[in-house]
Amino acid sequence: MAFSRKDFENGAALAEGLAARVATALSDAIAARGSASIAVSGGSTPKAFFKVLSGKDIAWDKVTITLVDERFVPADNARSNHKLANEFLLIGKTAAATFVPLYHAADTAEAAAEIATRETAGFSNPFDVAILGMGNDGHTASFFPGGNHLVEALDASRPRGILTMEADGAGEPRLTFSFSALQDARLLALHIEGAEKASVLEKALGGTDEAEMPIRAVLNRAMSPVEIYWAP
Ligand SMILES: O=C(O)[C@H](O)[C@@H](O)[C@H](O)[C@H](O)COP(=O)(O)O
Repeated sequence: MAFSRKDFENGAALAEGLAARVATALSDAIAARGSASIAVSGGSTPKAFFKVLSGKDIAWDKVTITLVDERFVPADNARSNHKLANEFLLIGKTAAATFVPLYHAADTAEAAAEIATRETAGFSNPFDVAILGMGNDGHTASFFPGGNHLVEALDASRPRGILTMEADGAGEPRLTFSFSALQDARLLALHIEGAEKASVLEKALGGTDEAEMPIRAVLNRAMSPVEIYWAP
């Protein structure tokens, strides 16, 4: 269980700190290997971080951006994480980056997951950066308690890729990178905000049952140290 925690006085300060850390990690990756990759989470928390990151002056044309997970809805749907990225991240300088979506207008979520696995294989082994969020139920990515593919999703020996997930708390069927594809990101960050999520984190750190709180797989088994970013 290797993690560090950085607490900030507010969300704006966290956004500045995390965006600076990510911009440096991406630039270092470009300097070392000529390109960089980042997987970001959706939800409501990342908006301020996305906006600050979009203003960073790095070689975005050498960066590939994708999503940690996605709802099985098209990019014009209010629930879409692609839509969220379009509105808050893929703006300004970051518009020069290559964005690879997870959703595809396939007949089934499973067919879309197969396409997304193929389309992301070339830049996710490992990711340079993966930014995770956490729900109050202890999910991260689309690793939801009770998820129909949760065991497979958390299996570190499973081949990297995208799998589908359905669960009571998930809404639509989800498309999610597997734990095996996320847990060795060169920079693995968990971005959470608010008092309730701080207490959810404490509960997660106090136990080992990953079916109860799937975030525990990341906190307890990730190969990379987890950098936790928190603000009130
Ligand atoms: O598609 C999603 O919703 C996210 O990827 C998910 O894992 C998110 O990070 C948590 O649900 C936290 O969401 P909030 O930031 O809205 O609390």
